[in-house]
Amino acid sequence: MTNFILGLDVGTTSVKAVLLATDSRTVSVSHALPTAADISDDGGIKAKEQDTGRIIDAVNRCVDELPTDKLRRVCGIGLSGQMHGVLLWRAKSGCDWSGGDFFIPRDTSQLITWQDGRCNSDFLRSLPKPDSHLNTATGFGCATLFWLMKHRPEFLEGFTVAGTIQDYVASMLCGLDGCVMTPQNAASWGFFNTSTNQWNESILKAAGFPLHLLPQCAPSGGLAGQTRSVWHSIPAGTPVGAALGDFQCSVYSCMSAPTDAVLNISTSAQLTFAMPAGFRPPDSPDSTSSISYFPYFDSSYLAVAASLNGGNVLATFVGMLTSWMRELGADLSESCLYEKLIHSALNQESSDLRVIPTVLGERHDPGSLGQVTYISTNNLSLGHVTRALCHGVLSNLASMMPAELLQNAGVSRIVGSGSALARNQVFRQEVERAFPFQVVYGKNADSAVGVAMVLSDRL
Ligand SMILES: Nc1ncnc2c1ncn2[C@@H]1O[C@H](COP(=O)(O)OP(=O)(O)O)[C@@H](O)[C@H]1O
Ligand SMILES: O=C(CO)[C@@H](O)[C@H](O)[C@H](O)[C@H](O)COP(=O)(O)O
Repeated sequence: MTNFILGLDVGTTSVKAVLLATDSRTVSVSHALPTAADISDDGGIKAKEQDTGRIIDAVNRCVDELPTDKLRRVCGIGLSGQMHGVLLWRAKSGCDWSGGDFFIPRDTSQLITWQDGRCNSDFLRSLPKPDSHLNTATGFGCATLFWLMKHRPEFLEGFTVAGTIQDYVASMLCGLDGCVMTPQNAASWGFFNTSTNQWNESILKAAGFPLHLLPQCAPSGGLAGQTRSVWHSIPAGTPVGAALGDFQCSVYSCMSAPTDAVLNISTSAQLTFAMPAGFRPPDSPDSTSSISYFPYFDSSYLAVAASLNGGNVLATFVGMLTSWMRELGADLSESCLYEKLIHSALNQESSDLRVIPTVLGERHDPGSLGQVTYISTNNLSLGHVTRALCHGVLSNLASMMPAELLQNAGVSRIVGSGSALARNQVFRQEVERAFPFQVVYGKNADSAVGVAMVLSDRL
């Protein structure tokens, strides 16, 4: 009888679940659901938060869609998700299992995501210098916790544990009192040294940081524990992997040679290649560089241009059109809008309209927001604007990691992953134009598949 690994990715826009057959290492069944969890920022602090209840509700519904007979034969659970963000909860009462074979959040905060903009440059400059090769940016867990410590200390007092949303799911599944975090997610919080795999405890302590909120470190590819009870028909006692970063898992799902670069476009976008074995990052960060080195597995690193502006650029455009149409008294569903926009841009091969799509800025240049130039009376159709938006997303990525740099690193092929790329042919066309490499699109290339593969390879 075939057994399965459940791979679950808790993304910024959607939750994805796959069952990977352990004998063939192939995807048997998969399902995805939007979380629709964004909370609007009423406080004017550039907050970007998501509703934890809605995210977990999407997780529950998504796993419930998978066939029960296969869920009963799950022998491992792998979790990945959006990095950098922070969720707080109370040990022992962070969730409620009383409704059946699933949990819902109880004493938790909302998720403060990687898109959060409350830590401005002045605030970031006021933080101690980390002992890490990675710079600390707004939306990074430790920066957010510093901000809460300074501006809302009473809020922090209500919680005893912190982690990313995927760490929270792992902790609740295993009934842990604390939080277990891999270097992949810890590095994304800042103030973590990836050579020693330790938090910058003395630096943080000297700055009055709430050290008790720092998760325990577990190796990437290691276990967080075992399920404390039956979960959506998955037996109690099933091993649960310590949660991984969605970016690393998308790479794991589709990088098959050292000469492959991987381009993932989901809410955000990342272009990456593997550094040679033995590579060690510099001791201190270069805050102006668009390339950073993120830990992968077994002391290896990925060089990555991690853009804050990926599929969310198009999602922002769709959101803007939806609200304009509502004001104008018209109504069209989001999926219908995507379809029409993509169709119109496919009929508009190129555009002289120029869109710099960095509506969220970039970590190496937070002040550079979006721009539209070369506007004329002839390039204002939906086709022109959508084509220019998609072109802009890829041009921005290519400026962060130029083709020449990829060539010098020995890259000969780009593998595409992520559902924004899979669902948008205009993005795919623009990838092929932006880079002088063969571009292939990974079948089942995404983080949920990747995290299931990691567990299948390491269990
Ligand atoms: N109906 C659609 N057609 C094409 N692209 C879509 C559609 N709906 C969403 N998208 C794109 O997918 C992106 C979200 O991708 P997803 O993989 O769900 O993100 P994440 O992994 O970050 O949760 C959106 O930002 C948008 O660009
Ligand atoms: O910034 C990085 C890595 O540094 C991001 O690539 C990382 O993957 C984060 O998880 C994303 O920003 C969120 O991922 P997604 O929801 O866009 O897939």
